[in-house]
Amino acid sequence: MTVSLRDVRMIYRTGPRPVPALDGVSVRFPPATFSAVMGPSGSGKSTLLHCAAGLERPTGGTVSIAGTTLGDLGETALTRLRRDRIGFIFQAFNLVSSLTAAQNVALPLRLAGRRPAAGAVTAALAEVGLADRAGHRPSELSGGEQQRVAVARALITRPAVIFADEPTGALDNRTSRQVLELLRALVDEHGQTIVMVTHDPVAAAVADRVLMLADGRLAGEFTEADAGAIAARMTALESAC
Ligand SMILES: Nc1ncnc2c1ncn2[C@@H]1O[C@H](COP(=O)(O)OP(=O)(O)OP(=O)(O)O)[C@@H](O)[C@H]1O
Repeated sequence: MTVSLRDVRMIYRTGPRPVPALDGVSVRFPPATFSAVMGPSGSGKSTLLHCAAGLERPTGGTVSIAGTTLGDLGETALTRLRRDRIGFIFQAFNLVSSLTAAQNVALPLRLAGRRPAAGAVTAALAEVGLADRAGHRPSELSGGEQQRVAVARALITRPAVIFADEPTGALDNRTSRQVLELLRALVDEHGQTIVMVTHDPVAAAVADRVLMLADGRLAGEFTEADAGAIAARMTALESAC
């Protein structure tokens, strides 16, 4: 099992009252699957993603990635696991503006003190259809192209899992579709495991399964659903909240 969460709980105690953001979530993300996580605003989607990716430590339960239990790791080992085994894609692309596309893609390896294997960066850029843009800086690329560079950067370490937080949130419909097709191809052709948080039923419909969160709990799961069915379920959940 690539990623597994068992009875994960998260209570934020930063404000005057404790906020239970996750209330006992158990879920597994098998290898070579594409999962979408949806739910009303505040239902715990980002918290789930952050706990699953080792960006935050849950207040209860266990998370494991590729056989390693994150709670057993100290900060240095956890940072290394995130760097080596996990790819991240964010809504705002998060590319370094002063670096070229190729340098951005190579960055996770450079930060790990590793030199990219000859041709690895070009191959990753080719995989996302941007082999001819290696020397361009982010400001010289469209939003969709920047997100594809971010996908190549997420791929360069050949991670066990890619977590994507609203990867199409800042893109128009056509470029969204291109990025989603690219993510789908990574799962189908390369056996990549992807977990994506999204508000968009059209994006969720590209996944193999859709998990619904409500009030920090799993409120349903469906497979092979079309965007219409997903949107209807979201509306029902939102009106129940
Ligand atoms: N760092 C934090 N400190 C305190 N409360 C937090 C923190 N992060 C999230 N929360 C609270 O936890 C709950 C879940 O938040 P989370 O961001 O996971 O929801 P979400 O489903 O991703 O929402 P959205 O769709 O609006 O991004 C919310 O009530 C939120 O206010």
